[in-house]
Order: sequence, then C-alpha cells, then structure tokens
Amino acid sequence: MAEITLKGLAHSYEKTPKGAADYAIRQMDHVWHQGGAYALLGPSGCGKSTLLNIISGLLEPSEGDVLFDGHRVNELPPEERNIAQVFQFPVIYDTMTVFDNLAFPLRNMNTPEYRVKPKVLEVADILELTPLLDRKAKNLTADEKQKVSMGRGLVRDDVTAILFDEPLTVIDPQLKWKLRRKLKEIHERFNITMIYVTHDQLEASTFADKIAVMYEGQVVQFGTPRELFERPAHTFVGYFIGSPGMNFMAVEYRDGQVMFGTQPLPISEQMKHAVTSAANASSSNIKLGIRPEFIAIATSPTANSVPISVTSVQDLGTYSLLTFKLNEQTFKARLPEGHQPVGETAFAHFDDAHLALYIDEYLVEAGNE
Ligand SMILES: Nc1ncnc2c1ncn2[C@@H]1O[C@H](COP(=O)(O)OP(=O)(O)OP(=O)(O)O)[C@@H](O)[C@H]1O
Repeated sequence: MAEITLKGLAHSYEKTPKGAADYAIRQMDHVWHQGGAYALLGPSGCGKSTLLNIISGLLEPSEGDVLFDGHRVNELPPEERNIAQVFQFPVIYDTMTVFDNLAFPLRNMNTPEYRVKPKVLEVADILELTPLLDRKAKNLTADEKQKVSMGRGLVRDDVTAILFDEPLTVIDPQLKWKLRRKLKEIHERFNITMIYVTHDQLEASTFADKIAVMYEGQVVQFGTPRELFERPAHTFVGYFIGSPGMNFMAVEYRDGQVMFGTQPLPISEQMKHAVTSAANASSSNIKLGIRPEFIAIATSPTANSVPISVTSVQDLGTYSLLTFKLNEQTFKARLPEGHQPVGETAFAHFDDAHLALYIDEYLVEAGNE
C-alpha cells in the first residue's frame, strides 16, 4: 500500500516532441492517497491509458517522476511495483480452472497453499464465482471471465494499488451496475487504493469518492462528483459532466454592460465587476457558464430575464428539456415536472448564484479575480 505521487510528469510518444500537441500527458502534478477510490475520467484519446500504464510501470514517462511513498519508481518494472491491473478484456489462462486462475498470483509469489485457499474462496465469494471454481476458464461467459480477471487483481494483500482500465466494457449492461457496486464494496472492505479509468461519468461517480477529469493530457479538475457538478473548474468539466452539460456564453464588457453578442445580460453587480476586471486585464476569452438546471424559464417577462426563442421541448419523464436560442446560440434548460406549456417565445432568467465565470477556460471565483 502506498501513496502515489506524480511529479512534473509528462509523456510524449514522439522521440523529439516539438510542442504541447506532441504530448499524450502534459506536465502534471498529482497525488493519489493511500486507500482512495478514484476515477480517471475523460474522453477517448485524452491520455487515461497512458497515465495508467505509467503508474503501473508498463510505460516509462519521458519527463518527471512517479513516486511510491516518496520513492522514485520510474525504472521499476510492473512486477516490482506490486500493482494489479485489470484491462478492458479479460486476462486469464483458459486451460486452468477458475480456482487456479485466482490462485495464480499468490502461487506465483510462493504463498503457502494453506493461505492460498481461504483467500481464493473469499474473493470467489465476493465476486459470486464460488459455483464456478472447478470450471475450466475457457467455458465461461465474457462476464464471468472478466470477473475472474478482477479476482486475480484482488487476491493479493500486498498490492500498492489496483488499476482498472475500462474493466466493464465487455460486461452485460445489466451486470455492470452490480459489478460497480461490488468493486465499491471490495474497496471498503480491503482499503486498497483503486484507480478506475472510464469515459462514462455515471460509472465514475458510482465508483469513486474523487474523480480526476482529464482533458488533452492534463487533469483539469480533481474533486468529488458533487464538486465537479457544482463548481466545474474548467469549461471542459462543465461540458463533460452533467446531462446535458453546462451552457456557456462568450461575453464582453461594453458601454457599462456585460454583453452576450447584442444581448445585455442582467447579472449582479458582483459578477459585472468580475467580468470588468477580466476585461481590464485584457483577457479576450471570458465566458459565463450555467447548468441547464439553473436557468429559470417563464412565459412572460420577469425581473432580470431575457427573451429567448424556443426550439423544442422534450418530455423526458421526470423533467422536460427545453432547447432555445439566444444570440444565435443553442442553450438547454431543464424544466421541472408539471411545468407550464411554453410557446415559441419565452423568458430566461440566469440564476446569479449558479452563474460561473471562466477566463481562458478556467473558473474564476467572483470576488477572487
Ligand atoms: N503506443 C502509442 N504510440 C503513439 N501514440 C499513442 C500510443 N498510445 C496512445 N497514443 C496517443 O496518445 C494519446 C492518448 O492516448 P490514450 O490511449 O492514453 O488515451 P485514452 O484517454 O486512454 O483513450 P481511450 O479511451 O480511447 O483508450 C492519443 O493521442 C493516442 O493516439
């Protein structure tokens, strides 16, 4: 068990990287604390697998250090790092029984048989593999094989961390939820650091206490699922987390008003002040973000509302999703159950407490600018 620190870490698959675009991992500092249940979340190609392989030792970073409990392990091969890794596709021995597959990592370390059996039985019980212990692995379904693969990562008591690289890809959708809960249970029981790679926000938030959101080779926010939802630190987090994601308006300060195109925005003095300061600091990339949940829609003008053109209203069961245009841009707003019928023209109020200011894509707390 260990704390895993990434210090000034960067990785390029190019021999002579010329610029940021040549890096799969761009300069990052990050700490995974012992015993945490973490998710590494991001879109395809953002560098998740590269980072996981650097932690496990399958890949040596081109720059920076990987430290386990403060000791540099850059050159240590995976087998000497005590990291268990579960991949997208099952890694098992087809000709062995399920029992022997689960026992393999322990026997490989010369663990005495009297200690192998109870551990294998315990892990088989957790993963509901007990009835299959005598079966040859080749006769298992894809789900069962992946459970054996996970079990092989869980049998060892001495692992520093278990890394999961999209482990539920091959699992039947109905079983996915159950297995995620199981992993969480296992985490609570054994207190092992777990890092779970996924591009699915639901999968990340049901498994992890804290999520690292990756974008273009960087961790742009590390926080609880609630923090990512309530205070996205980067516009990408706002866009990626939530269903649908955050709305953004590129704004500028003109003639004493905060303008979204030709539309003056009725916002608080404090927010106006924050935008003015950013504009005075000659930043040209100023955005206001608001989640669809916090746009109030009214059928007649209200204080501080702006007129909008409604494009569609979709009934999604417990709520409706309203799509509208303002200044030629498309927005989404969530309407509560039982909302009033909305016509082609309506009025939107952006709840000030939930408006977030972004300068050069990063969140600025109003008042801290
Ligand atoms: N072996 C490799 N050689 C060269 N480039 C690579 C290699 N592996 C990954 N890359 C590149 O590095 C970047 C990050 O890839 P990586 O596989 O780490 O992303 P990811 O977030 O895990 O994506 P996915 O979810 O699709 O697996 C991508 O641009 C990818 O094309």
